[in-house]
Amino acid sequence: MSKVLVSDTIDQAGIDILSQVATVDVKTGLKPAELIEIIGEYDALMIRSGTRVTQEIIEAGTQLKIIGRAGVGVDNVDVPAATRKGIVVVNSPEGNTIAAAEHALAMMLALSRHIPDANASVKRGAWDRNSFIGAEVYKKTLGVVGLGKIGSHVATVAKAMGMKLLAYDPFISTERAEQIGCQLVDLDLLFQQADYITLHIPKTPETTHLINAVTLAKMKPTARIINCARGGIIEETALAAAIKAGKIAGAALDVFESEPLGESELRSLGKEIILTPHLGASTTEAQVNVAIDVAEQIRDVLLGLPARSAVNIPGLGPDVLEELKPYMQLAETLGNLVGQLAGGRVELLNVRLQGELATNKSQPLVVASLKGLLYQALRERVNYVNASIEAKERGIRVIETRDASARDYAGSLHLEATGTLGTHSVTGALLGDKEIHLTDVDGFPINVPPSKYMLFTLHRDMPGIIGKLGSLLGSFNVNIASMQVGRKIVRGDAVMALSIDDPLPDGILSEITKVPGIRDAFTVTL
Ligand SMILES: NC(=O)c1ccc[n+]([C@@H]2O[C@H](COP(=O)([O-])OP(=O)(O)OC[C@H]3O[C@@H](n4cnc5c(N)ncnc54)[C@H](O)[C@@H]3O)[C@@H](O)[C@H]2O)c1
Ligand SMILES: O=C(O)CC[C@@H](O)C(=O)O
Repeated sequence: MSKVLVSDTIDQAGIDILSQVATVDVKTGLKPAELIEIIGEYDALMIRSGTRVTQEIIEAGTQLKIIGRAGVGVDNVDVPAATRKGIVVVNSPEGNTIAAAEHALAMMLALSRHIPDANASVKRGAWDRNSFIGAEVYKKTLGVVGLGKIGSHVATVAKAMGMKLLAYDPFISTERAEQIGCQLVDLDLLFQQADYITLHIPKTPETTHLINAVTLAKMKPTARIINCARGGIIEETALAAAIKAGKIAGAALDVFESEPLGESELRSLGKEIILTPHLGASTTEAQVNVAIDVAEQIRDVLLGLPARSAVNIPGLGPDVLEELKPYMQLAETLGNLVGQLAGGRVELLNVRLQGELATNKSQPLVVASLKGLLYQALRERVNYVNASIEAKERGIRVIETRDASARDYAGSLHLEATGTLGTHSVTGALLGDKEIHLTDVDGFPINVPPSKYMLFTLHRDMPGIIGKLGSLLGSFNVNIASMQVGRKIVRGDAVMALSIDDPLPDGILSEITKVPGIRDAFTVTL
């Protein structure tokens, strides 16, 4: 049975799902050295933001197949190191969207009405109504930086509260912004005009210290900033200085440059600042959502199925996966088949996406073809994550073409592998109830579902050849399950595809090529 380590607190709903397929150990609060010591036993690691998964930990995780982050941000995982080792990294892109958005909105209102300090003063026994005069958000301008999932929800709710919305997000269209009721503006204008600025962007080299002394100086003295995105987007010393100097009115922060927040000037500020300990995702609902979402993906990967939100598989988002799922298996099977037909070392793989597969969305089929191609060499060590890297390291060149006009089948995939022993090609499509069919081998049309053990011959189409091959296989006690001949012209060259019940015994291939008319024979195991 597989073993999963859960190293941060996650909801029981997730543990229950993992327990269906694995032994689950929950060990929270491990020091890095303790994690390194035990990670080698585990097939999967499930974390929240509390565990930093460094390259060292990944190197020590010799059995690791998947790292699941029960949340959005994977900045606590060394994703490139995981990718190099073929470890899938998954997250829950939407499970805590509402929780984080509502936390940002709560912070904005709490900051405007001094709720935390007013609450603390009443609890101390005071009844001070003069020190906590607030500001309304109604008719004020909210500047949303990052109009993704969380930013959009914040904007939608803020609109309903009567706020005017400005947004900055270079990757969002004007139409999308208008749908949400936001006016897209440049960052300078947003800083100059906003009464409230809320950050909903990832931490990247471009966004690190986006809020600094220079940008703070552009804001209104009445402006308030909310950061429920990532620590480090705001330069904390500059923020504390700006608040102290009255250059802006205040800030509400859920995330910090270093967490847990240590000694900090921020702690010494008064009611102009609210600090929460990274609580954006901390609602019962969000914790159930992210735990289920990520545990399901870990379960699927441990069962050999693809994950819907892998962050290190290019182009394979949940919607694309749903559409391509049946074709991924087709691509893997064809890759595996053409690799075995080509034999030797493959140097070039031509992947032609045909018919309705001839779109940019089908790119993951190229990765799946490579995974199949490399399966004979790498077995379980190749997966969707590392297939492209492994191919590159082996010097396999990949040429990807698209032919939307190929209409024999709704969508079909053609692979041609060239290696040290020659060139072979296969084409396949999904027929009927999405069953995989081989529709062409080396340019000869056939129509057979692939089976575990197969024999292909290249021969001359002439009387008696099928009988002779059948007798020969019979003399070796090989049972034929099905057989089909593909030819272009009568009595020309032809291909025979046989499904057999067992692997071919050693030595029989050379006997087959001695049958008059048979030029070549290949056996494959799929
Ligand atoms: N506090 C918490 O507990 C908590 C919970 C969930 C998410 N988060 C964080 O909130 C942030 C937003 O999450 P999301 O789910 O909305 O992500 P998202 O990917 O849906 O949205 C991010 C948006 O930022 C935009 N963006 C990227 N770079 C930008 C830049 N340089 N300038 C302006 N816009 C840029 C993107 O185009 C995208 O629209 C992330 O940093 C995430 O880690 C925090
Ligand atoms: O695990 C958490 O509580 C924080 C999650 C949040 O930062 C995220 O990126 O999803």
